[in-house]
Amino acid sequence: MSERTRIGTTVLGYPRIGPDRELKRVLEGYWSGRVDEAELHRTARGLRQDTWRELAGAGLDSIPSNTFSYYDHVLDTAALFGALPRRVTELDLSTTDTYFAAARGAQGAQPLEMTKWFDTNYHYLVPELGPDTTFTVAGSKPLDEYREARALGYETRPVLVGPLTFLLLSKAAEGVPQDFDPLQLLEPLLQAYADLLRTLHDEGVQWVQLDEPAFAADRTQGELDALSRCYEALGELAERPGLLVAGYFGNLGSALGILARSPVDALAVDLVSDPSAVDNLAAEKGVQDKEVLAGVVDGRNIWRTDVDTALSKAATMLGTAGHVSVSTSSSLLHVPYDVEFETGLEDRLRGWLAFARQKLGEVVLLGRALHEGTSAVGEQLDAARAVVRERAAATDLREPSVRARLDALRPEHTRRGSYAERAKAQQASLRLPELPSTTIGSFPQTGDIRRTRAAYRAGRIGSGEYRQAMRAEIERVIRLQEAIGLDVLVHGEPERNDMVQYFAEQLDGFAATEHGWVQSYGSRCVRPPVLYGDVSRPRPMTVEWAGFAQSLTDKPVKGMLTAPVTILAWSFVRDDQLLADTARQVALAIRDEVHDLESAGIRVIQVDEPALRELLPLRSSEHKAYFDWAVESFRLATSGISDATQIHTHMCYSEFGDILPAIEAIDADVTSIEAARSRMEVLDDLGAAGFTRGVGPGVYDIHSPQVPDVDEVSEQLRRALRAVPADRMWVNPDCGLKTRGYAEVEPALRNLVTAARRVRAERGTAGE
Ligand SMILES: Nc1nc2c(c(=O)[nH]1)N[C@@H](CNc1ccc(C(=O)N[C@@H](CCC(=O)N[C@@H](CCC(=O)N[C@@H](CCC(=O)O)C(=O)O)C(=O)O)C(=O)O)cc1)CN2
Ligand code: MET
Ligand SMILES: [Zn+2]
Repeated sequence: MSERTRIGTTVLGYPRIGPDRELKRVLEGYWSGRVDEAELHRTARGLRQDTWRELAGAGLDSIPSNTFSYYDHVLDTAALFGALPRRVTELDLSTTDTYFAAARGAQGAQPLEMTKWFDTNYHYLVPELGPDTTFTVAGSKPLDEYREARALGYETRPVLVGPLTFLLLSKAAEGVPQDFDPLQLLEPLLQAYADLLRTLHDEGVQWVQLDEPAFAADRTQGELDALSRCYEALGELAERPGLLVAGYFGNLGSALGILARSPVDALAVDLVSDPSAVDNLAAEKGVQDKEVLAGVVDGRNIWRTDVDTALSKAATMLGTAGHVSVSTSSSLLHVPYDVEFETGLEDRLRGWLAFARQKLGEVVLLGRALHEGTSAVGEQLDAARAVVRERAAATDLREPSVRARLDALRPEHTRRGSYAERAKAQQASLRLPELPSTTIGSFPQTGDIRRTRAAYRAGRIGSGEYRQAMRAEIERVIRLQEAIGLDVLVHGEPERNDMVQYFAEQLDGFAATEHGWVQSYGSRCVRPPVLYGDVSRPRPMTVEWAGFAQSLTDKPVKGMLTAPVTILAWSFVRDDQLLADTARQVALAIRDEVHDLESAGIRVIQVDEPALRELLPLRSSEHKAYFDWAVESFRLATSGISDATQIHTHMCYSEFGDILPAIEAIDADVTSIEAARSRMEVLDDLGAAGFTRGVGPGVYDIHSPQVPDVDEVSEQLRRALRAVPADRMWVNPDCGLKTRGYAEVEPALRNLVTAARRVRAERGTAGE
């Protein structure tokens, strides 16, 4: 080992939205003009300071900085290296507003595309690069935050997205030559990283962390060679801080050896998602002179760490690495701040959970146990063991009736009649026109609705008044849809805080948190529920609302549910059984609801599965096993009903390429799918994959406040009709409307219906 000081116990990153979502509030205040820029930065500074104080106070040896972000850390990286698109920089806004324009759009300039950060529910902004992109150290955020921390007395370790992950997450800007690959920019990008590293070194920075999670996914030989070139080059720099490269979210494959042999000083490995890294590193000689951060405390789930398992993983590496330190498996960005805020949780369950603050304690404890010996912290280890033992022994988490139902499942429980027969029966029952129009479920969540829900939750209004208010809203939304002329109506989802949390609050086996906010993108957060035991549905969850909506109209009202994979993807799930088994339990609960909706006279039921792509394993070798259980769980939730009951599903967040066969296999009668931004390209892919059922390509992008005009929607429809026959095609927006306002939604839906009628007329089937 070099004489460099060690990193020691640390975490790879920390939540940044604020324990009380302070950043969310100040951002939204700034965007709306209520808050000035100085206050925005003051709040941000306060949050950074609190975080450093917290991390130092917990007793970590090394504290990360530059883990704060005003919106997204990938966008920060693009801004840092001067790689924002010209359409945004040429607006000539302040640095702050240019950054937000890239994130959210401004003056007609489109924002960067947003997509999932690996298999998490966090979304990053996709940098746009081209052959003309140049990189310079245009910003100073890592340096500024380092100085800010030092002024407060904290020596920190700036964290950056690694050069390879940055390029691999970027896309070719529109209009650049077909053969352009962002990796072609590696050499100039490395120059810029080298410049930055030199500056940080001159400032006195001891360690820099470079995150390379992109190598937990399948990579080509060319990409692996680029990884090798990259860290040879950065490692060889004469004037630089210590380099820590962090790979997380799965098995790094041959990238692990490449990094082990490279001249970097330290590696962080994720031993939660990939325990095999312990043995794989042992085979790498290069590790003997490196510090290895053993990521044994889960950065993505919320269960207390099993200290014995964690310690044995870390201890096994003692013989391999120059030095072993304890860390989290990934950044803690994906977990809430503090479980102590959850006073509404049962004490026993709260005791089993560790949020970010509790995880700091676990890292420090394990670090001491590893280096000072277990007897130095014997009492604390015993306490940690007792909690894990208590959870493992809790027999009441298993529900015999659920287990018996699962044991009795047979293949016929996941099968419906043939699609052709179903289509006939459904048409006879629903009598829809060609190109039927519908929406994806939610209508705008107005301030009024949110306040009513909040008042009910806080007990300021009773259930009678609450139900009255929701019914009034449902009636308003039904009348509006009738006036607009939509064919299949929805109740609008006013009673739902979130499409997963709403169901979790009503299912046994789940607990909802009050303050467990996790950043989803920008200022938007979610509160993932905790799935801790066997899942079952004590009583109907949506039937009353759907039945009420249907009672108001002769048009079919579409019932609205969330499918099993999405419920799992957006919850913290139990880690004591296979995800496939948990999915089956959730599927049975949804199945019960589907059956009750059908019995209540609901003839169309949509079961949303937008996260089907999200849980797809990063490694293609694991895809088949995933699809098997994911598809089965959807089919289990949606079968055993009449042929005449029409099942819809909905998927959004693009990149459907990998899941096309699964979209067919789930056997929904109608699939609505995000398509507007890709100009309907997904339809050709679906056709090529042999998709033969109903499809509703989103004809306009709900993520933008722009109202699509009739010509535009008609054109999208005509384009879609080249790929899908008219008798299987539906007309709908891209996604739900809950984040939009009525000022846009009403004209947009009117135009959508007018366009559907126009295209019907062109085809000579206008007769209604
Ligand atoms: N779980 C989940 N994951 C998902 C999605 C999703 O819909 N759900 N969609 C994608 C991501 N898109 C998203 C889109 C919007 C929001 C979003 O708007 N979130 C809201 C919170 C939504 C919520 O749970 N709202 C609750 C609680 C709202 C709240 O903050 N209430 C106040 C008080 C009420 C008030 O006076 O407003 C408080 O608790 O302080 C409700 O409406 O009931 C926000 O950040 O603002 C999140 C993700 C992918 N992942
Ligand atoms: C993220 S997909 C949203 C589907 C849901 N039914 C809605 O309209 O909001
Ligand atoms: Zn959607």
